Formats: sequence, C-alpha cells, structure tokens
Amino acid sequence: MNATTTYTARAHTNIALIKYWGKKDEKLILPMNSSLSLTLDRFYTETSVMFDEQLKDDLFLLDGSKEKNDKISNFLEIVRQKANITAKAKIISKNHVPSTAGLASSASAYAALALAASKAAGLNLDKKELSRLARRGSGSACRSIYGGLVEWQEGIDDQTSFAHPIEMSRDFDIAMIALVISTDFKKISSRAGMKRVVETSPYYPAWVQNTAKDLRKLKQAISKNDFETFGEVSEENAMKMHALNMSAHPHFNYLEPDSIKAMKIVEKLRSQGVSCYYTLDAGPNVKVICRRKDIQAIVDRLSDSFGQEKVLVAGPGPAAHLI
Ligand SMILES: O=C(O)C[C@@](O)(CF)CCOP(=O)(O)OP(=O)(O)O
Repeated sequence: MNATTTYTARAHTNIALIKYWGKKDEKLILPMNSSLSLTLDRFYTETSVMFDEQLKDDLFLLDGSKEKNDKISNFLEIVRQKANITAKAKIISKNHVPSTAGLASSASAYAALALAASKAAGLNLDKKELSRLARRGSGSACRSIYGGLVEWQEGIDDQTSFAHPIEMSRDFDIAMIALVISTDFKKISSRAGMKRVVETSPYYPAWVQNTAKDLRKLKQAISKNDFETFGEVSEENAMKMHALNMSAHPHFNYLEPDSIKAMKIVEKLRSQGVSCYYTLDAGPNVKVICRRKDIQAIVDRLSDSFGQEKVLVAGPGPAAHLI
C-alpha cells in the first residue's frame, strides 16, 4: 500500500443512449442487458483518497460536508480485500455535476473513486479491471472509465461484465445539451426504480430482448455515421425505459410537465429540419442529442422557454485519469 499517499482522480459522467435498467445480480451489479453511453466533457467528479493506518473509520467528505455512507465503505472493503490491506481511508470528493436526478453523477463518482482508491491502495489495475471495480460501486460507473462512446457488455458473471470503448469515425459528430429541469434529489433512486420494474413490469422480458436489438442498430448507425438512426434508436430506447416505469407496480414516473414541454420542443425542431433527439434517465431532466452545427439553434430555443442558465452544452469527454 502506498501508505498515506493521496491519489486524486477525475472521471466524467456519462449519459446512456441504450439504457441499463435492471440487474440480474444485485450484489455483483450484473445488468440484465448491455448498454451504451457517451462520456461527457462538461460534468465530472474529482476524488482524492488516502489510506491511513491511524484512521479509526473511513472518512468521506462530499462537496465539503461529511457524509456517512455505507455504500462507500462497502466499496472500499472490495478495494482493501483486493490490495490485502486493512487501513481505513480518507476520501474527499467534489462533484462538478449538478447533483440532480438524471445527470448520472454516481457514474462519475464511482469511476473516480475506483481509480483513486485502487492507486492509493497500491493496486495498478488496467482499464478492464478498473471498469469491473467501478461497476461494483454503481453499474453505470463502469462506463466512465472510458471516454467517448462506451459499451458495457452485460457478460455472464463478475469477470465478464465490464465496459469497452466504441470506435467512432473522426467525422462522427455528436453533442449533448442537458436541460436541468429539476434540481430536486431523485424521488426514486435508479437502484430502487430498476429493481421495481424487474420485479413488477409485465413488459420487462420484452425490454431485455428489444434492447439487444436496439444496441445492434445503434452500433451499426455509429459505424455508418448515420446520425438520424443513431438519434431515433436512442430516443425510442429511452421511451421504452420510461414505459417500464409506468407499467410497474406501484407505477412511477420521472417525467415532469416541463420534461414533456422540452420533448415537444425537440420534436418541433426536428420537424423543422434540425436533427435532434432526446433521452432521459432516472429524473425529469431532458438531454438533447445533436450535432455541433445545430447546438446554437437548440440552445436558443430551449433558453427562450426555460432560461439560459438551465441549458448546459456538452461534448464527448475523456477517460478517467489521475490528476
Ligand atoms: O445510465 C444508464 O444506463 C441508465 C440510468 O442512468 C437511468 F436511466 C441508470 C443508472 O443506474 P445506476 O445509477 O448506475 O444504478 P446502480 O447500478 O444501482 O448504481
């Protein structure tokens, strides 16, 4: 172990285009289906970790305030076991992401923690091992180990479930505009939401089959630089995910009236020839998938309705790295 050496890592959040929405193993966090996301440049988490034999307990400071977090300690136990150490850790984490529903900040948080904690514990994991480790913190975090377009292959067990980067041609032009509709914390967490749909939605088996087809179509669209199909498949996959929520028991719904309003604006822009599509996660925020050339038109239109401060432009971001 690199005794009392502090390592700091930065990892960027990712937004799924083919969603992860259900686990086949809760403890190992193995997904029911493969997923595919875009790591974003604008939103990231920076996490510092130092292991210290003098510490009585793990100390976790998030955005300056002390947090009691069993999930973090359970995650650190996995790192300690891998490194064969017992020392407790001091963790300082800062989210450069509005910690709001749907900007997937657990993804950047656990990817940054996986990198910083493994290094501070004296481990030198390769990206595949880092992705497997991050997955144990939060499923979507395994994708934030890589930059750009990333696929999380579902695998069949702990060894085979990890992410890998998807090659995109240099002229594959993609941007994402996040519309922050609500800064309230999630009413139903992703973890609780996906558990409920797996257990109660009559459409769940169809979701698993359909999502494998959607993923194949999306990867084909990427390889052919077919932005329209890319956007269409992404938008429809998100809608199918939200249909699961509305068909669960008890049903639930992350969409707010302003989510629908924003979705209608995107559809109107599309009917006027602007190539743009929407996706939503475990919250009301709408993310618009578009090409760089159309960013300004979309930003102007959304700002008119929601205010410029709620419209955040992002592009493809980098892999997790030490800073
Ligand atoms: O990112 C996606 O594929 C889709 C979602 O963002 C929701 F739309 C799910 C993220 O779930 P996560 O927070 O990773 O769950 P955990 O494994 O229970 O921690």
